[in-house]
Order: sequence, then structure tokens, then C-alpha cells
Amino acid sequence: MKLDFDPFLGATAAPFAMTRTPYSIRGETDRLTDVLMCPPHFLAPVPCCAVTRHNIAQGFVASIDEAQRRHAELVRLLETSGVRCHMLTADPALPDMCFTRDVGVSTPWGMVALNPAIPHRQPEIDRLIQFLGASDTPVRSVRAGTIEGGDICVARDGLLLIGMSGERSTAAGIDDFSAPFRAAGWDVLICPFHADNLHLDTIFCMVDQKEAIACIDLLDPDFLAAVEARGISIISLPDSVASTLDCNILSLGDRRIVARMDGVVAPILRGAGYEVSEVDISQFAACGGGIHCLTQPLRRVTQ
Ligand SMILES: NC(=O)NCCC[C@H](N)C(=O)O
Repeated sequence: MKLDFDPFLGATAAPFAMTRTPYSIRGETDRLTDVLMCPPHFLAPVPCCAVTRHNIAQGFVASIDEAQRRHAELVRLLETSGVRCHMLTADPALPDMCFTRDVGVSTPWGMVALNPAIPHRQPEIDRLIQFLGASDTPVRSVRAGTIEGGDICVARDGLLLIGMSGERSTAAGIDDFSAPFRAAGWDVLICPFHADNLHLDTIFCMVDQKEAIACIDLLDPDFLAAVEARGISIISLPDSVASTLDCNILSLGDRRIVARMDGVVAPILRGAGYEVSEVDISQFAACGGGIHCLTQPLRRVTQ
């Protein structure tokens, strides 16, 4: 395993892009073939984000049985859709580890192990690196600032979108993560938003190469204008879906979407011509994460 791809920054970024890596993603809505997940055996509400704090105050206690059953349904759905699900081993000391999205990102040049801002999530990075050690994938680590995967959207070839609440992802972390993309000539758009919304993927997700769903009133107007200027149309969602994790969908590619059961997004996307499968994620949503957070895509292929 190669532990860094800093040498491929700058002028040499493009040649590196030509090398083959087992795990690689150029676009968030390309066909998904491999995903990294972790069973929620030790899921517990940690008061580290606004949604979870609210639910704890309402008396929420996680039901592990229910969470395991729903997670297994998500895994079955992905596998029957042709996606290989790779599993991390759950750890009683890591109650948020089922939200694999936040610890790593697959890029055209290999995997990036991120740097979570929340201390109890830091050890999840070691588990990711251990998992990747068994593959031939180059792995680069973010060393400056903090950045979490829920804020990163490798939207499509040449376009990277990053959310910056300043709490989970900071300017220094974003600079470090995005350096290879910039060096390879990608457009990088940064979206400031309120930290109560935790991550960009609670209020913005790509559903196709040229379409996204978004809580437009919670997003920076300049960011939205820049996204639209790049030919991406926005399906507008009400602000209320940020806390229900309804916007937090997973694209399987080919206009196939996995969405929250009984939410507002599934019927809207069906109406827009998408094939939508639904999973009950209420246990996870109460802990601050949805389907996008529960899945870390490792490999997508262009359609
Ligand atoms: N991408 C996401 O929005 N992930 C959800 C993470 C929830 C977890 N309780 C956290 O606050 O880190």
C-alpha cells in the first residue's frame, strides 16, 4: 500500500491520474460497484451534533436490534443492486462508526483518509487505513485542519464541491484535501453553511451528473449560482428535510437512488423520473446520519 500521493501534486498530478487503482471515483452519480460500511452493533446517540442533541433531549435511546435489521436491509438492497459491500468491524468504543462516509473519500487518484474534527471519531481513521492496507489502493492522509466526508462531493469529472461549516470541515482541511484536484485542473466550489446542519450532504446531494437535490434556503446563494452555472439544475427541498436526513440519499448510478422511507424526497425523485428504493433509517437519522452517511463509496464506473 502506498501511504501518500503528495508526490503526485502539481505538474505530475495528471500522469498519476492515469495509473490504475482498485478504488477510484470520478463522479458521485457514476455506477456504484463497491461501498464501505460498518454494522451498527454499537450505535449510540452522541451529543455532538444538533440533530442528535435534540433527539437525546426528546428521550431517544437507540434500539440496536432495529438499527441492525434496517442496516442489513440496506446491505441486501445494495447487494441485489450489484454493489459489493465491504464491512469494517464494529467497535464498542466507536458509536458513530456506522457513518463510514465521514472518514474517507475515494478519488480518481486513490483513497484519502480524512481528519474528523470530533475526537471520538478519530480512531475510525485507523480502521479505514487497516482496511485499505489489504488493497493496492494508494492512500493519502489529510494532515492540516479538519475535514469530514459528509462535506465532500466529487460531483463529476472536473468538479469538486465541498461544504465548510467551520466546525467539522475547516479552510485548512479543505485546502489540503482539494490540493490534488486543483493540481489536476478541477473546479473546486466551496459552500459555507451553518454548523447546525452538520455536513453538506444533509442539505445537498447530487442525483445525476446534471441534477442535485438541495435545501436551497440553507445554502449559500453564490454556491448555488456557481453550481447552476456549471449546468447542474437543482430540485428544491424544504428546509425541514435537513434534520430528517431526507436529502441524504445515495446514488447507485443510472438514475437509481436509495432514499429514506416515508420521506418527501422519494416521491419527488420518482416524479422527476428516478428509480427510487426506500429504507427505514429512523434509528440512524436520530443519531444525525442518513443513507449517504452510512455508505462510503469506494469504486464507481462511468456509464
Ligand atoms: N455525513 C453525515 O452527515 N454523517 C453523520 C454523522 C453523525 C454523527 N453523529 C456525527 O455527528 O459525526
